[in-house]
Amino acid sequence: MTTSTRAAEPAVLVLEDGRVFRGRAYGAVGETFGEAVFSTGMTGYQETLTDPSYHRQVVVMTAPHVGNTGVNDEDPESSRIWVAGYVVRDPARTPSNWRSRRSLDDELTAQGVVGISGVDTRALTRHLRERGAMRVGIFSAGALADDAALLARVRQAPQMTGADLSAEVATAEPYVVPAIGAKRFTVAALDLGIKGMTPHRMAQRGIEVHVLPATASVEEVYAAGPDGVFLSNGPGDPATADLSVIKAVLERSTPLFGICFGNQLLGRALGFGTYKLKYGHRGINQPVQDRATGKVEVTAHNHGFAVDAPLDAVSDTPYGRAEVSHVCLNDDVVEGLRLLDRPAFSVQYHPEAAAGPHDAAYLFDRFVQLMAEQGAKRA
Ligand SMILES: NC(=O)CC[C@H](N)C(=O)O
Repeated sequence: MTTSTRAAEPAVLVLEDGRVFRGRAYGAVGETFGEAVFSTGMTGYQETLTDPSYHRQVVVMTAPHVGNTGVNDEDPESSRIWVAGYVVRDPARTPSNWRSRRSLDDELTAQGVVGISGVDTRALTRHLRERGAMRVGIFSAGALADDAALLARVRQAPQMTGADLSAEVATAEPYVVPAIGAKRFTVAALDLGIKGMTPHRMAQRGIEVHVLPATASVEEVYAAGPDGVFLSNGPGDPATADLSVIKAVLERSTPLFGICFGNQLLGRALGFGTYKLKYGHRGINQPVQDRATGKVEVTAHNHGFAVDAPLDAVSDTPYGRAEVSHVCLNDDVVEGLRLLDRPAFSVQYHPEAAAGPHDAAYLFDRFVQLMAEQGAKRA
């Protein structure tokens, strides 16, 4: 357990529309830019910080106390913190948990992540809900200048719309996550920003997962003789992604499962559009309905874009009929797609749900079932 004793420097958060919040430096001292988004998760800050889908985003935590359980070595979803910046109201002064190895403040500092604390995160969240996600800068210590000069710099930062980021976060080299217990299937997983829990959830079901770089070719995807192909979550704008591998997988009717960015890419490969939500869904208590069973599940989300597909009609696509399988009950956003004539489906949210809840874990079983059925057909 470590207690942070650094005297916090003054810091300022400047939004692209000119709104300014003042606070104290949290984590590294310096400056950072990104897209301001808020997460409503009350737990799981380590999983949030290390989710590669947050690359280039400054995350505002609506939970008022952050860092209470410190930082452990078990919960990260990848090898580093990916958020571009971190905004909290009231950080823990003395973390306490049996697994804690160091304080969150120290971890953010060690990884060079600039944050700000002492911010009225409720006011900031309400502002982002009213005005939408937008660019932001956090500045501390020597980086402080007059607000107008800082605002000018925020307005020069890159936008999230049009950002092609998968290759910046994905593995450069392929690797294999072995099946736990008897191996039943092989899956080629395209790493567009994959979280560690995802291959683990597949491995638990007897799947050997070949994780491939985002830029893998069709030949590389099929090299391991996969029973199925998986499309991961990931940062950036889905409109920028190359769809040729996904189209080839659909063409061959190889079982396909996509999560989050993967859902958006499947949607685009089918001919649907994607669009930017006003402020997105980020948290671990979003109600989603599975329209096949009518069941409502409480789910983990992190998305700023969504698929534009008709909710109440079956659509004709180049790969046969498709329908919206899941919908968010808060705002009717498309949360899942299913093909009726080929073995492919996807969800916009996170069944691997590293910080929980685990209501949606059945989707990995559906993928297994799809591979079993397809295997039986081919045999
Ligand atoms: N978690 C994800 O895969 C996010 C997908 C995409 N970058 C979005 O913001 O919508």
